[in-house]
Amino acid sequence: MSWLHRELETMDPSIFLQYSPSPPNGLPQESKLATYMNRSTSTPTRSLNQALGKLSLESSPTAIKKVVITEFVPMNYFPPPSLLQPDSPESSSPSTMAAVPNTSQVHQENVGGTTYFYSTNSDSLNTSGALNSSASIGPSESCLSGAVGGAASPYATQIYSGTPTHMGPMTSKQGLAASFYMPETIRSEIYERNDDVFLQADMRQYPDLPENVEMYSELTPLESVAPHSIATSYRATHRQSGEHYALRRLHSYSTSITKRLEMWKQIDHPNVVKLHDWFTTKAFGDHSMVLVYTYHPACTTLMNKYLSGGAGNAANDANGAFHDPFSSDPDAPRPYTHQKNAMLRAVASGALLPEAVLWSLLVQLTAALRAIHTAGLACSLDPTKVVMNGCRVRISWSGATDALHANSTDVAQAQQDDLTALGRLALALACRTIHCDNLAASMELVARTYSADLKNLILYLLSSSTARRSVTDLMPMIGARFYTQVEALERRADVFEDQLAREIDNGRLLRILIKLGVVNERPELNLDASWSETGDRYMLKLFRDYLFHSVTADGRPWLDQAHLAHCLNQLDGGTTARVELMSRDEQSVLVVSYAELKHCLEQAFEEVMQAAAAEP
Ligand SMILES: Nc1ncnc2c1ncn2[C@@H]1O[C@H](COP(=O)(O)OP(=O)(O)OP(=O)(O)O)[C@@H](O)[C@H]1O
Repeated sequence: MSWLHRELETMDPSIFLQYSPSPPNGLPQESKLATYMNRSTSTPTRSLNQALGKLSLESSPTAIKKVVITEFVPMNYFPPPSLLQPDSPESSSPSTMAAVPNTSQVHQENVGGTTYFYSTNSDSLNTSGALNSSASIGPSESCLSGAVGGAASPYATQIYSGTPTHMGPMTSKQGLAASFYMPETIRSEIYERNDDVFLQADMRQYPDLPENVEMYSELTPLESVAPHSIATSYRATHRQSGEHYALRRLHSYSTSITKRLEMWKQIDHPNVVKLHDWFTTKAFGDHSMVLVYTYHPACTTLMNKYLSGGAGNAANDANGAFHDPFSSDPDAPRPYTHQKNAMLRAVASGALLPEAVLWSLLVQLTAALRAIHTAGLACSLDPTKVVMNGCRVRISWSGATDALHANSTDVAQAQQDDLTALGRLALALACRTIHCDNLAASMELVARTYSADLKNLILYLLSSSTARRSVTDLMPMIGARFYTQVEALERRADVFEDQLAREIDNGRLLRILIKLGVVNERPELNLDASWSETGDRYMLKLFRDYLFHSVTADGRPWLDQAHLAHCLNQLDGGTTARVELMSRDEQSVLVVSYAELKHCLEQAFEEVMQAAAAEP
């Protein structure tokens, strides 16, 4: 037996006895329901049993403590362009709503002094919906899914599936967090990036910084500016688009030879920071060249994250980097014993990177090198010029070396140097220090800690044989670890996709809440002081009460966010499920479908929008 029938069986039988087949032409005029019911133009033609046969009552919040959350069936709705608000492109107004004739049919009955009003026009909504939709199917037919009684609905591809019934009402924060909100890890990663653009350097330290440089403003240094540096990095905002960019200024320098920069502009790779543009400027008081790159918030260099300070001290900082007693003077000569002891201490303190992390970094870096070398370029790989956010590695300031040494570099040799630099970087990461001058000791550590494949890869990259090495030769050495990387990325993509799907639905609920907020309790519209209290809006007011102001039998607020989300979803979907809306004097109950509520909301919101757009 269906849930509906079980529900009906448990209903007070008197509801059937007191049914009067006559039209509800005697609505109590003092009730604001009358203003809504006056929309009805025809008398009921169907029996109550017929009507109840279609009825799917939601339990009244005043009568229940527990909500049965049902899966709901999407209707055959198509959004009419006229009802889509420009600010809510994903608004899911059913097209049927626009075409629905005002033919509400109302049954009325009195149960224990409370008058129940049933509008029975949802069938006509459905029927016309199906007809209208088939007339307007067009291209969206291709995405039909979620067939209802044989009729597939593209709307089903949009509708939020809601909280599964087996989960029941959720009131604990933990359950809610797991079900509605993003996992903390993803949230904090995204927040960290969002926060990054609000971080401001103390601009009093940079009194000479120009306000505007070409189309860019709000320049914020990304590093402390050394007095004689030849290059400086900034975050800047594009004045027209408002987008953030990373600028690399090459001091007192300009070149007219930009062929390689053009080639760098063509490189669009997930592991290379994209070069967008370059220009020369006198805004800094000299003749500087500025290269414009994509800004990746909350970046840190590989040097800072894993290598700064070397492995001299077992104490890690927040990034997992070591503090080396020699770090205040990076050029201080390190005795052999220091290097070896530092590495051994790193092993002993468990500070060495897991091999999987090393391979992940190497796979990404080789992917970047492959793209760069294939394009006939080289990048002068350096741990201070590789940036990381999350688990993504990118080669930064690509092309800056080419701008500095315009066309003078031998590309073939530079590519060989890149491979050697990759070997040195891999060794440094494996030993957690850039001071790996003692190759034998460093390789001994690698051999002892990591797989033979990693050791062989580093040896290949560092080999000084005359044979020309190529980044494509690294692929067999990486071997099946490549699949591990791909699988990890796919898993990560799945998690993000899942979250994205939820956030899309959160966005829909926000939009519908905004619409309700705009309509409910509006003091007046078009000089009508009772606008929000009458007509369609009165239903919305009762719905708002039902949603947010329900109380338990003993008068306590009744709160269940799963139920709230469920009802808002039903409203957004405009489903045929019905809801009992009780007037504030508790004398009347209006039984209405979400489709009708949605129609009311769209109409009312449209009215407000039109009033807002009207010329004074
Ligand atoms: N595209 C980018 N988006 C955001 N931040 C970046 C980008 N590229 C680099 N960074 C960050 O900018 C900061 C400064 O980088 P930069 O290479 O200028 O540092 P540096 O070690 O001082 O080098 P140099 O002395 O050559 O200027 C680093 O923390 C780096 O993480």
